[in-house]
Amino acid sequence: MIRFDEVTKVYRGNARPALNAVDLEILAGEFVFLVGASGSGKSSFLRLVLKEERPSSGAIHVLGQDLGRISSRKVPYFRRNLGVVFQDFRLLPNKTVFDNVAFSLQVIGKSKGFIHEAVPDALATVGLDGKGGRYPHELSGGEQQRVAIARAVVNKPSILLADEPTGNLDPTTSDGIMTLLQRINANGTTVIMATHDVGIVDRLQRRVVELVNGRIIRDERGGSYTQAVPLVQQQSFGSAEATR
Ligand SMILES: Nc1ncnc2c1ncn2[C@@H]1O[C@H](COP(=O)(O)OP(=O)(O)OP(=O)(O)O)[C@@H](O)[C@H]1O
Repeated sequence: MIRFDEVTKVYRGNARPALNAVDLEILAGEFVFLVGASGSGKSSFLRLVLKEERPSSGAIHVLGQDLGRISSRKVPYFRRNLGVVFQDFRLLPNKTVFDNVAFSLQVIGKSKGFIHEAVPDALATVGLDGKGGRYPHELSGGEQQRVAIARAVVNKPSILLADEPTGNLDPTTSDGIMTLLQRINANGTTVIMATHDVGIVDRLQRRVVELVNGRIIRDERGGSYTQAVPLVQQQSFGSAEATR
């Protein structure tokens, strides 16, 4: 579903790689937490999956396609398979809830008939039926994130990328968002979520990929935010731990 082979990403003007020789395979239907200190490379990883950035070296395959071989013209078609959710919701303030969700379908040329069936379905999935006529400023933060999730999944993507989706929300509201993301995952969508939320990662016990300075230092199924590692390993990861 997603494969990184020896992927290194070095941004211009930044000598230290944001990702360093990353090898990772994520299978269809998985729920993966990407954890690590600020600047460890989580967002870079997600941007590379979306082909918003190009790797400096290495190869990336997503849904069976080598991203290095997708022409710029075909990138928008490729992205239709992916939904994205951000910490700051990124809703269009002057559009209603319905129109925010509909917009992503309009830009890919879906018919009015399709949109009028799919949008209410997506709003019901996220628990917002009846709120299609509201504007983003008339919603709580949790509700705004639900709109963003409805927008991300309305076209039934195979993969949902979430970059700190609970970062602006209180713990109770975050729990509701996590229940929703787990439901979306249970329905077959692969979910990759970058997060700093220790409580959520510890509670869900899903696959955890931990980055330190652009390198994967842990890939654990059923993992917690931090791993109780043997003392010898703790010493070798000492500098990384200090940055957390
Ligand atoms: N567009 C860019 N140009 C130059 N350097 C960048 C760019 N984007 C990210 N970086 C650098 O790459 C490294 C990894 O950043 P990235 O945003 O991927 O980390 P992160 O783990 O998502 O951090 P956070 O948790 O704060 O969002 C950092 O050193 C950052 O400064």
